[in-house]
Amino acid sequence: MNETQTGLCADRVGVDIDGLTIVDDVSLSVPGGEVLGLIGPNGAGKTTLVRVLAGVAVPSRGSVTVGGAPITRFRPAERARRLAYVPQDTAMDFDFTARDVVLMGRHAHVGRFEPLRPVDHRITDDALAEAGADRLAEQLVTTLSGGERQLVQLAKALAQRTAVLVLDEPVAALDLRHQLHVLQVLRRQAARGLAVVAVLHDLEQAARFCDRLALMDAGRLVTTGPPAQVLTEQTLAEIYGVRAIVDDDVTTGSLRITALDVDDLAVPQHRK
Ligand SMILES: Nc1ncnc2c1ncn2[C@@H]1O[C@H](COP(=O)(O)OP(=O)(O)OP(=O)(O)O)[C@@H](O)[C@H]1O
Repeated sequence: MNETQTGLCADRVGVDIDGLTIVDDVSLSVPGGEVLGLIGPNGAGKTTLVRVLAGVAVPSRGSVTVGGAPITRFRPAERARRLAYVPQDTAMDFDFTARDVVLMGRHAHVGRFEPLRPVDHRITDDALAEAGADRLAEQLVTTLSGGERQLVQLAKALAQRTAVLVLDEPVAALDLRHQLHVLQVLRRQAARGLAVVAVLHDLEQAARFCDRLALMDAGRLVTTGPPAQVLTEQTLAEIYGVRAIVDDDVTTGSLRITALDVDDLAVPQHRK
């Protein structure tokens, strides 16, 4: 494996839980500079896969590499210097301020018993501002709303200054303005050379803000490609069980998806 390569790779990843195969033979590669959107119906296996991609869960089969090196090779602090992960569940039950939490993102860069440096405080301030969470800095995280917690976790991930960002539904709890803001942050990170993987449910947003989409269903990767190739009327019927019209949105220059009806006949047996 070439250790100089950037980005994140999964090679034939499989996850079994209690004898059930939850993720089955998934291979994908996200180079630096790209935002990959991971999409698929509820229960498709997206969270299970991204936990493996982020190195917080161990696959039953296959492997994941970051910058060409196996993720299992890294101790947690070393992994946190290379890859930042924003989980779906952002609940925090300790009495730290938002700023303390974001500062934790810097601990991977300083020795265990060394004090944080001025540069760590500066990067923390920048990350809070970039995530749109600077006004929350001094608030206790136990008192934050769900959307505010999501912004703080994003700020912590940005403060890690990694080459890879993995985010599980990063806009799920956010209002429209903050959704757009965060998706633009992800694009900016990719423009700076990061490899970004984000689980997204809003397919129009996924089409507009991602370079490529990876569509999962029943644990398998159905297809990977440019949004217009993945999000077809046929795919929406076959994988989501939705009758929809897909056309060009002249305003955004991306896809417009008009969901018309639930198409029960199209839903495969395993999801009925
Ligand atoms: N620990 C577990 N034990 C049993 N089943 C599990 C476990 N973890 C996940 N699953 C099952 O695996 C499937 C995939 O779950 P996962 O959370 O990865 O899906 P997802 O695509 O992220 O779904 P969603 O879009 O609803 O968040 C689901 O059917 C879920 O019930």
